[in-house]
Amino acid sequence: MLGLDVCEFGGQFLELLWLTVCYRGIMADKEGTAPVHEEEDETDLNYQAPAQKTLQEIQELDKDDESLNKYKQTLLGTGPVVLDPSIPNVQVTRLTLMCVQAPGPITMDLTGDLEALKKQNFTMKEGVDYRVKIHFKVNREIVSGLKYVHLTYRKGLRDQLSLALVLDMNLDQLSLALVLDTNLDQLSLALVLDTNLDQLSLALVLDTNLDQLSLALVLDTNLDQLSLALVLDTNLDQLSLALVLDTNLDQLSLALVLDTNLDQLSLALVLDTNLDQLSLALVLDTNLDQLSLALVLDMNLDQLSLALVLDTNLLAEFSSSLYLTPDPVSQGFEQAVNPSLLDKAVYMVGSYGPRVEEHEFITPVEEAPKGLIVRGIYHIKSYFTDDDKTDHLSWEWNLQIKKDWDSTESCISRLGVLSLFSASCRHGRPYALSHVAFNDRHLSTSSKIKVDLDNSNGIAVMKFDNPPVNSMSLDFLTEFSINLEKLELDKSCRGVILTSAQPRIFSAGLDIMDMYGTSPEHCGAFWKAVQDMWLKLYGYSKITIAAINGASPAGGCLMALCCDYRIMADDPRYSIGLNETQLGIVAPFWFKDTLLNTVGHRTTELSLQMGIMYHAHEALKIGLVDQLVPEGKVLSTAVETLGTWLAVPGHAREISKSMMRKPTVDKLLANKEADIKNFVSFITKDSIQKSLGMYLAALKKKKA
Ligand SMILES: CCCCC/C=C\C/C=C\CC/C=C/CC(=O)SCCNC(=O)CCNC(=O)[C@H](O)C(C)(C)COP(=O)(O)OP(=O)(O)OC[C@H]1O[C@@H](n2cnc3c(N)ncnc32)[C@H](O)[C@@H]1OP(=O)(O)O
Repeated sequence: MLGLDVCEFGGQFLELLWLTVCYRGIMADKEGTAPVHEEEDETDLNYQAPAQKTLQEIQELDKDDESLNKYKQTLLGTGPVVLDPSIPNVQVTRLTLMCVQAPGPITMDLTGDLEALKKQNFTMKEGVDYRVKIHFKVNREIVSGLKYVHLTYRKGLRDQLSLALVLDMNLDQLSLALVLDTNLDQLSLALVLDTNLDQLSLALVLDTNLDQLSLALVLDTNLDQLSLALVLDTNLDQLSLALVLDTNLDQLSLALVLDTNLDQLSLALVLDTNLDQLSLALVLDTNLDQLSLALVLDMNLDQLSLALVLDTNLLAEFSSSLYLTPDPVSQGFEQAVNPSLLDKAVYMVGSYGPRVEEHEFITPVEEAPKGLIVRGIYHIKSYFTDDDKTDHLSWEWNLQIKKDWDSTESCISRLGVLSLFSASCRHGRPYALSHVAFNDRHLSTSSKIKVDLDNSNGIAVMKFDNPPVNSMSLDFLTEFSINLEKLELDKSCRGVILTSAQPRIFSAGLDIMDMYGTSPEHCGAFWKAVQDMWLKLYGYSKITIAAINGASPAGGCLMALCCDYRIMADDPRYSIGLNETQLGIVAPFWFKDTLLNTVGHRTTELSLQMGIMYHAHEALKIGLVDQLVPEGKVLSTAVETLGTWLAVPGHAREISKSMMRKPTVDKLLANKEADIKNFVSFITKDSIQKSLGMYLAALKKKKA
């Protein structure tokens, strides 16, 4: 592809690696605010950064080497894209929490009011897998050693709440000791009651942590002897206990009600003895957001009454100064000032050159914490920094771990941003079509596309089911892109097969009705959806195979061409090709490039000018498809083939794919808006509308 033989390529690749090492030392711009002083965990190896070079100096190196220059362009961009020095070199634009199971978008806009973000809670369901994606722009100079740092604090968490109450009375003796100790990992309660009005003793020990709940209750009275001991141990999936004890040797009553499930622990204890009156009531209620304790004690041997009510919101925001200090990242701050720093994550983002489009960085998959104790609000401080500790952006936000997601509506309205899918579109270009972004909560219930992911082999089959001819309408395209995005984020999915649920037709291409007689606004939104579908599919990181089980004109052919491999039904009735000129319209440059990259220049020239639809055998001959099989075997062959592709080391295959396709993808990315304008002005022309009308009439006539 680069016109290099293997050795030459290898040599240049090494050279580039060397260059990249040198670039690490290149000065990041100094326009950020105060430098970020993180704790340096890394051992200082006395590393001396190489002499710094500017982007221009690097571009000057071996500038006569055309191949190297092309490669440098891919790595470093073409040069400064923003000259205005008042605009930062690095601009972080948004952070997305990518989670396949999320019902809606979890995106924060970092170009707006960062103060407002501090007050916003982004909800995540406990236990889900997620990744963090950051979009950022590099405007002028190469920036090296970018890092994303993520400090997580338990919001408003008190490390410990301890209460000890000891009461001692010697009017015929009453002693009470209550010890309550709770932190987020543990709740312990010990209650000892002792009265020797002819002896009553009660000991209650309650101990609960995430995995275990233990309760011991010992009751002893020797007014004609009653003893009760209760020990209970449960692993917190649900426990209910009620104990009522009644002895009428001068009256003793005890009622104990204990109820706990994952969300709630309630304990009520009522004790009543009328040996000259002793009453005790203890109510303990904790759902880990809240701990309430009420103790009422009443004695009338010369009168003692005690009431204790304790109510503490374990997760309340106690004081913002606890974690919002003027210099939140000073060395040692986290440990010294805020004992509730839970986690510090540092992600190496890497070195980037300037370019028009945003760069994106995605962290590895993490699992959200799970369980009763960990639910709650976490305060997160994010820093986008680099080797020089330049603070490109720092911001704060809150992540609320809940038992379940917020409802879709609240998710949308609270965040007020488009969709996870728009923000996490591989190439950083948002989809326009928020109106259907949430339709598809479950992959398999999508209305126009059925998705079946086989967890045993990681192969997802996407079946187009949009009768009569699987035309790609605005809704279809949006649904398609969303499904594709979800599968790309789903780590259990390793490859995707595209096929049709409709007989004899893979796809009739773009829905002509979306382009005929519709408003310019609609045409613009439609074309954007076509672009996004193409960007997603052509640049897809996972393996894609088209199982073409029917006719596949124009947009249908384009979709198949975007895949890594094409298997077509060996049936003379089926044909495939970019036939746009037959409709009086013109395939745009990126349709052309996709075909060109597959079948070569001459065949593309013929094919596009003539709008040729190739029968299966011809398609195989020109390399438009890779394999023909009987129709009944198209899908099974695709599954088998995907298996052989999966045997190739994934990262190497993925990088190779990107190396082949990225320049083509970048071309559209750099011209996306212009391409939409071009399309709208072209398609709304009277002459073009007339052609489309005639073509539609011919389709109907053929049918008649
Ligand atoms: C210098 C300036 C450059 C500027 C460039 C800028 C931008 C580029 C500009 C424009 C590019 C636009 C790109 C478009 C790509 C496309 O995909 S256009 C769509 C092309 N598709 C076709 O040509 C396929 C047409 N259909 C068929 O050939 C047949 O229908 C079929 C698929 C082979 C199936 O045949 P079958 O006999 O089974 O079914 P019918 O023909 O009876 O069809 C049933 C029904 O469906 C309707 N229909 C068919 N195809 C489409 C479609 N693509 N869109 C909408 N509707 C479709 C058909 O009309 C029938 O309808 P009914 O009569 O109402 O039942």
